[in-house]
Amino acid sequence: MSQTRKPSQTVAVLGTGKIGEALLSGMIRGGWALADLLVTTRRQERADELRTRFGVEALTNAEAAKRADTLILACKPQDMERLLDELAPHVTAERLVISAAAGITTSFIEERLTAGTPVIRVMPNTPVLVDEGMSVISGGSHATAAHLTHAEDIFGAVGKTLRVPETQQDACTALSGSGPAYFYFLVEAMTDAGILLGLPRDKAHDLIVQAAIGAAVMLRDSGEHPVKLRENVTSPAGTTINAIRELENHGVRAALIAALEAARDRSRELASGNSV
Ligand SMILES: NC(=O)C1=CN([C@@H]2O[C@H](COP(=O)(O)OP(=O)(O)OC[C@H]3O[C@@H](n4cnc5c(N)ncnc54)[C@H](O)[C@@H]3O)[C@@H](O)[C@H]2O)C=CC1
Ligand SMILES: O=C(O)[C@@H]1CCC=N1
Repeated sequence: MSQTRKPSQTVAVLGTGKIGEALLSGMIRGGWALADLLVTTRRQERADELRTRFGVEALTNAEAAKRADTLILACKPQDMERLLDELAPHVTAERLVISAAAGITTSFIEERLTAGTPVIRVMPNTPVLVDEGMSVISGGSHATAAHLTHAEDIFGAVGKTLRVPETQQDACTALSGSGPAYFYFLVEAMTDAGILLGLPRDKAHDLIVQAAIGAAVMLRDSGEHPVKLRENVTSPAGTTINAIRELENHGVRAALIAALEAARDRSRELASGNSV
């Protein structure tokens, strides 16, 4: 995690908002030299903020495209067409273009850049901020094994990576890119339940967060199936089964399946330019 990369591997984050900044901070923690990192922003105040916070150089999209070997596109899908229009005259096929935008396909990007430009699609998630991210990676038509390895090197600095065929990216976006939001939503709802049961909010929050952390570590480290782990909590004629019955009565499992299907469908829509 601590080696400094060669200066020839300059990486620019274009559209440095929440996910771009999370990735940038992780790369700095992972030992990337500041001299090898560039950012672009739409607003001058944001550029100043990033310069002050990270000591990183902020410049225009055109300048970044001319200087960086790898361009990470981290703007919203709805802004991608405009960003690609700005970049197109300056991006040669020697560059590697990595898009982190939901829904946007590698072919959408390839069609708008110099023929033969290697493009990789990545779906990270916000736990990259704490080096526990999951970044799902797919190569476009001109991406080589070396390009994919380079993308894994970048995103591997902030968590795990997984290669999938691009046809699975919309599903991975629903599960993994959006995934942290579902857990935050559950924590919020369960904390409200704690209030209903008479606990102070801060105690309810701490109890639920620690239950989430403990459950997550057991899921990752125990090697047990989630059903087995849940059965271990569920004593005969005990408390947990009463809660589980209510979850089933309220269709929580079906709601989750429908929710993730809706997220997958929205990812597909974004690819077709439906921005509203
Ligand atoms: N927030 C998340 O959890 C995740 C987001 N993503 C993807 O990352 C992308 C960004 O999402 P967020 O960081 O949440 O959004 P954001 O709105 O925080 O960041 C996007 C940034 O791009 C800038 N921008 C737009 N057009 C630009 C241009 N032409 N030149 C320079 N900067 C430009 C905006 O000013 C903004 O700061 C989206 O495509 C999203 O699908 C992917 C995985 C997870
Ligand atoms: O909500 C979104 O569109 C982005 C993509 C995955 C997570 N956040």
